[in-house]
Amino acid sequence: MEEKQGFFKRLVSGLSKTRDNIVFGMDSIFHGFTQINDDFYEELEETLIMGDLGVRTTMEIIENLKEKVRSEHIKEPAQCRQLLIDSIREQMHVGETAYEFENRTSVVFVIGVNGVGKTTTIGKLAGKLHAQGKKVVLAAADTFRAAAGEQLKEWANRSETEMIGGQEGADPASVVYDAVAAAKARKADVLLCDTAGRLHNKKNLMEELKKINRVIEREYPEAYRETLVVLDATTGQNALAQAKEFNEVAEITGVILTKMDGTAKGGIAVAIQSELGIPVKYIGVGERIEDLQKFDADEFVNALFYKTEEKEG
Ligand SMILES: Nc1nc2c(ncn2[C@@H]2O[C@H](COP(=O)(O)OP(=O)(O)OP(=O)(O)O)[C@@H](O)[C@H]2O)c(=O)[nH]1
Repeated sequence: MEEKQGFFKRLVSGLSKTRDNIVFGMDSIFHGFTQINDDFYEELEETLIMGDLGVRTTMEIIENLKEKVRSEHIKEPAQCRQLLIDSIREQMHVGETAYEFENRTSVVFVIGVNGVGKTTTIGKLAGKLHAQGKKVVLAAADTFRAAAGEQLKEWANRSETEMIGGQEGADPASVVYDAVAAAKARKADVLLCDTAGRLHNKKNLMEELKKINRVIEREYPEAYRETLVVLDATTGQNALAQAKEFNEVAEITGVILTKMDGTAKGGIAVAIQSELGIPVKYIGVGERIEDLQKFDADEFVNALFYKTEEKEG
């Protein structure tokens, strides 16, 4: 519980720019209008789009709000605040988010383009699992960039996990093959694979992932599978576009949104869950190991809309 409260506080302070962007704008609309009319809806719409909730999600939220206003005979703009919050919550609904891989022998693919914070995130995840007493093996299968392997090695040392790598340009599937052998030999709980993220050549990326998949299916069929895509929240709509593209080449089971601290674009979490129906499983709220946190949509909405008083605390 204490940890949860600590997390909530960090989430609240990390989201301050997102809140300034979305909530303060919204509240000035709720208080600035004396009646609910087209202008009122248009301004709300604009605020949500500016807050990176995405056009489609925003339209659905506004439609949903209009319906509630009609059916509940709402007359006061201020009464719409709660209805809007409820609509955002509903849009984010993706069912219960599972973290099965934490409890089973599993292989976790982590995908993401360069610069989004992929290596740091894998390091943090390895550290978290290690702290839970899990044996983790890292596969540096993003062999496209030599520095990525070195950087991952540093994180492996820091999180006291073992890393299996290859030469720059080595076949990622062969790195994964070696890593599977190591994971089996060490009776590892989780094999975390840093996989490629070159979206500009989707066909190659797809082939590469297929090849890696075949290795795992053949060599490690008993392992539970998870594919997480890492996205940089500060890139807003671009992150959403990346998620869509990755979803076309791989079966994405979750999203990790990095750099949620200090971005005004945190609304992207709503757009991702709403448009893709894929859960955001973790968010990065800083550069330290403990700054990778499980994401909870309800807490996220609460942190945005309710707990402003904790910001000062
Ligand atoms: N503030 C903040 N910075 C982060 C977060 N996650 C990663 N970073 C920083 O983002 C920068 C890029 O991270 P890397 O892990 O090198 O990302 P990357 O370039 O995707 O890694 P490669 O895919 O190997 O190229 C680093 O300076 C990280 O410390 C986060 O949640 N918050």
